[in-house]
Amino acid sequence: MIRVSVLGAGGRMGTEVVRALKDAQDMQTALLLGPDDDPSSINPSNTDVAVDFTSPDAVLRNTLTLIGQGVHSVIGTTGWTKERLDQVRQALDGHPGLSVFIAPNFAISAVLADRFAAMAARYFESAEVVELHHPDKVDAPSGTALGTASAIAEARRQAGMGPMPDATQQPDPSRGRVVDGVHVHAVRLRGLNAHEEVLMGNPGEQLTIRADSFERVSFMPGVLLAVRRAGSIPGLTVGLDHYLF
Ligand SMILES: NC(=O)C1=CN([C@@H]2O[C@H](COP(=O)(O)OP(=O)(O)OC[C@H]3O[C@@H](n4cnc5c(N)ncnc54)[C@H](OP(=O)(O)O)[C@@H]3O)[C@@H](O)[C@H]2O)C=CC1
Ligand SMILES: O=C(O)C1=N[C@H](C(=O)O)C[C@H](O)C1
Repeated sequence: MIRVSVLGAGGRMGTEVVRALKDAQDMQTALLLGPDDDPSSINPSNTDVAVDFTSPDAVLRNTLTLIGQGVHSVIGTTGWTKERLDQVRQALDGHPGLSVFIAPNFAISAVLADRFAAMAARYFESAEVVELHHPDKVDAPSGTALGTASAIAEARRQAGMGPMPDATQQPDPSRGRVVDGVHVHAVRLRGLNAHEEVLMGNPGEQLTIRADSFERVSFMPGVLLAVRRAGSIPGLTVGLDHYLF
């Protein structure tokens, strides 16, 4: 049995993870932590893998603590920057065999949409990303959209493409956040869960790639897969695609 502790166990995702763990034949729930609990209570004597769905403010500290404790992490929490990822890599240096796995999105629809967007990017002059979420989400744009924009930008760079056409004269917030040259727009609307649209255009044609996660159960197969694979790739791994393709 894989002993799994959950940080953020009382939250929207944490609750769903606890439910999924109960249904998984090969896993058992270990510690369930909220914001007032000490993450260093998690250690190899009680936990094989810790799952983090907390908040962008808390996740780096949690992750560094768990590395210090020698416990594998599976992380869905957003808020990662290059600098924060570098801190995790550095901390892992002293812990060979330990793994930290971060996925901006655990839903297969979103992972595939990302992959399709990266494949298509080189064939279109223009590309923009629109992410749409429930209004209780604390960060914007979504971690998924930031990743999609970076993947599109990287594909365009590799294809030797320049900037996208845009005659807007002054930078304006109405054009969204520019991530690596790609405009990203965030919608917050009651009734939504997690959705993303990638719009790509050429003269006379458009491609739309859309992923809709209607319920949080959509993230669970990805979370359980990452828990089962914990430790299989030592060090820091970002993205469920590493386990899927
Ligand atoms: N990768 C993916 O597929 C997905 C990622 N996410 C991401 O997961 C994160 C959580 O989302 P969601 O569940 O909707 O958010 P919620 O606010 O519903 O849940 C977060 C929970 O974590 C608790 N918490 C905050 N700080 C700590 C801490 N230091 N230790 C333990 N618990 C803590 C919060 O408690 P309190 O409310 O009392 O502060 C809350 O119960 C977000 O970053 C979101 O973007 C969401 C969906 C899918
Ligand atoms: O907060 C959410 O709900 C989600 N957060 C993640 C993100 O920011 O990309 C994943 C998914 O979009 C749901």
